[in-house]
Amino acid sequence: MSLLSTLNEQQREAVTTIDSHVRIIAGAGSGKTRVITTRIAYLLESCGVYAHRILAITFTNKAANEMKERVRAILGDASAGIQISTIHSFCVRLLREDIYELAYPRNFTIVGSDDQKAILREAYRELDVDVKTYSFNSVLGYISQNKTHLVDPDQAKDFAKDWRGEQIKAEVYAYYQRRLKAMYALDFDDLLLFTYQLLKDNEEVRRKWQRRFQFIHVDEFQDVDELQYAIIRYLVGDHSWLCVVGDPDQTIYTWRGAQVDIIMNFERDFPDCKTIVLNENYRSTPSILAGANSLIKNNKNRIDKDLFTRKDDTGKIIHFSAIDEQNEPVWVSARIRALHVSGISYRDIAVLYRSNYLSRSLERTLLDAQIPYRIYGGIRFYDRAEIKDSLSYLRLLLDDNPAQDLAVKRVINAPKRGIGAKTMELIEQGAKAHQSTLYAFLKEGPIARGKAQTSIDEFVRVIEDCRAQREALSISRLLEKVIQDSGYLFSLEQDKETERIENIKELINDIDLFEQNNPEGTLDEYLQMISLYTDKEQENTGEFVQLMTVHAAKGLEFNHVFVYSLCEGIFPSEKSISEGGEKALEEERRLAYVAFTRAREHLYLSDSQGYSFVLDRVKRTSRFVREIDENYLEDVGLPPKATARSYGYREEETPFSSQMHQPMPDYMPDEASIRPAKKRGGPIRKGDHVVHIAFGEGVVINVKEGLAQIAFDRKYGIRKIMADHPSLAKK
Ligand SMILES: Nc1ncnc2c1ncn2[C@@H]1O[C@H](COP(=O)(O)OP(=O)(O)OP(=O)(O)O)[C@@H](O)[C@H]1O
Ligand SMILES: [Mg+2]
Repeated sequence: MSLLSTLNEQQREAVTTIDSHVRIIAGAGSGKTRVITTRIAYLLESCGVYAHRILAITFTNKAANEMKERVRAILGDASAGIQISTIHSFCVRLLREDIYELAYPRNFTIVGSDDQKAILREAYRELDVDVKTYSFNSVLGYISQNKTHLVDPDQAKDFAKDWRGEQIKAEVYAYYQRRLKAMYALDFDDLLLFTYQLLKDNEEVRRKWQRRFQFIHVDEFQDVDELQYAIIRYLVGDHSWLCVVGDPDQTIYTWRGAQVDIIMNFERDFPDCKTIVLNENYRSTPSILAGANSLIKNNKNRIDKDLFTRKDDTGKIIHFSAIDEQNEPVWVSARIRALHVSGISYRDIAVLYRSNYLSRSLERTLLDAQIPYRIYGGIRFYDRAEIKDSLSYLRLLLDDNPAQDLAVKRVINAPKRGIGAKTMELIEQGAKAHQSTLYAFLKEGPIARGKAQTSIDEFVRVIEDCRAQREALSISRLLEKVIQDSGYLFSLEQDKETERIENIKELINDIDLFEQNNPEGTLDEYLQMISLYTDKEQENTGEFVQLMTVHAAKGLEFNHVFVYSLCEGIFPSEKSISEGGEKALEEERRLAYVAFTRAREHLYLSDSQGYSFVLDRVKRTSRFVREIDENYLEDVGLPPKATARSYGYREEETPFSSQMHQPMPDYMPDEASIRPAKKRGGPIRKGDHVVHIAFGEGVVINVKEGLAQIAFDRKYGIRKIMADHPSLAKK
């Protein structure tokens, strides 16, 4: 049968074993997910199993969608009715059917993190709890911990004993739970918890669901936690079979409770299970596979696997170490552009990074180079709330102008100052009546009463104070001052919003770079430049490079993968290094292994040297790059001693000319294809319109001795660039 003929022997065994439980333990790219999709098709087509009796659970919505697509590609419409979802979506479905058994209505509400915080705000007021001592995020973490360990508020109170702090948190937990119940609302943890309780305590419901599914599949099983596993176990009845697949080397969620022991000890709970090992990798070239393998071998706490591939080699893993932070994204963009020019679709290219804030520098360069991109599972840097808030504060430091109204609206109550919708209405009406801008009206005199007015006065005082310092302070220091004095930063710190704080640090870093590059640059100019990035709508061509964190890339694959910012302290993270233990570092290494093994044809690793504002020290290449066997790794940006020519500008023209020590990196696979300047209408001449990968569009002022003087957008000014440099093309 054709369905099975494309599989290897072990895969075929896994697909056709339908009379026992199955566990597949195998490395990345060995076809585990493919086994699940083929098995589903096989059950339907060859075994006459009804679609609605098949369940498959995957880790993310994206993975679930891909699995659905793959099954649909094989089966067409016959695949409708198969349950393929994340565990949370599955629980919602189950609860919508049966939650009334727990005395909840079927149309219960699901609350997200904003709602959760609103409830906490209420609880703190009611119970007189100080948010400075008990940040929302830490208490939400506490509640979640309790829930996933099946500890209810009463038990939490018992555990708290005489510890005052614990008692308070337990009280908040009890209040929170009461509020949710009163609204018939469930948070994300409750979805799992309620499902678990229902299946555990209600035999009828349990039997019903056990009867419903004959075949249950779980992908990425190495990352399930105790509660999820308990739910899965309850779903398996006397007449149903469970098939789990996973790779212990890809466990990346232990910080959220994932238990790799569950897959390792699976046969304890399912003694008659058949274990199948897959050892052929179909995804990656030999260099990528061997390189990733040499990395993961550095983990002591693991079982070695033996994977082989029959794919042709397409060259070594490429590593580029940029001499500074600005050059790293330029290199990545140049590579992407070169790949695209040589005929590769943007869709086949992904850039992965350790943390969300890292996308900033990359996004800027991609926009400049006019390379379309999408951020998957996240928000574009300049669209993030904390970045918009910070920029709004900065905007308020300019002289009064009507465009500031939006900024006022955005930050007048961020952080919360007790200026609610009512006061805001007063302000807006008043300003309208006086034909004044909102801020000018605020400045003029009392508007509201009591606390609201005090807050307004304080807000105006902070803005005025910062405005007065505009000449004395640099832009980045101004931003630091305004977000500190206004209490904005403090509120983020209170809420332990580490990711948001990281993003703001990255914004400050961005401004620092702007000021280094434009010593005469003003605040106004900076904001104008940024508005180019915030307003730039991307063309919706359907063709775009995919940007995402490594966590979001789990289970996916791309022909060309860039892993960005592989610096010590970033990847591996500072926390994993400073905590010292092997455990945290091994998890980071598994994460790097996941990142590297997403690549099918080419893997590019990059990092940058120089001082890092975020880390507050000089950077070094990640150990994860150094751990790759040299036989499979090629360093293309050799520090030290080279020239700025690598990027096409002359040394004295660059802001960091003294540090520009890089040789011409080998970033163009096919020389001919990436010299469109020559291909299209001969060499560059005076008056030509050109595009540079980093500086965007410009006009050639003159060309002398092979060096073109080009006027770019105001933010980059006039630059000298080698006229035949590949980073430059005629328009
Ligand atoms: N027998 C096969 N013949 C051809 N291609 C295969 C075969 N098995 C798997 N593949 C292909 O190899 C790639 C990797 O497969 P798959 O995504 O199922 O691996 P995986 O083990 O789930 O990887 P990961 O651990 O990253 O989730 C896919 O493109 C898949 O279609
Ligand atoms: Mg998979």
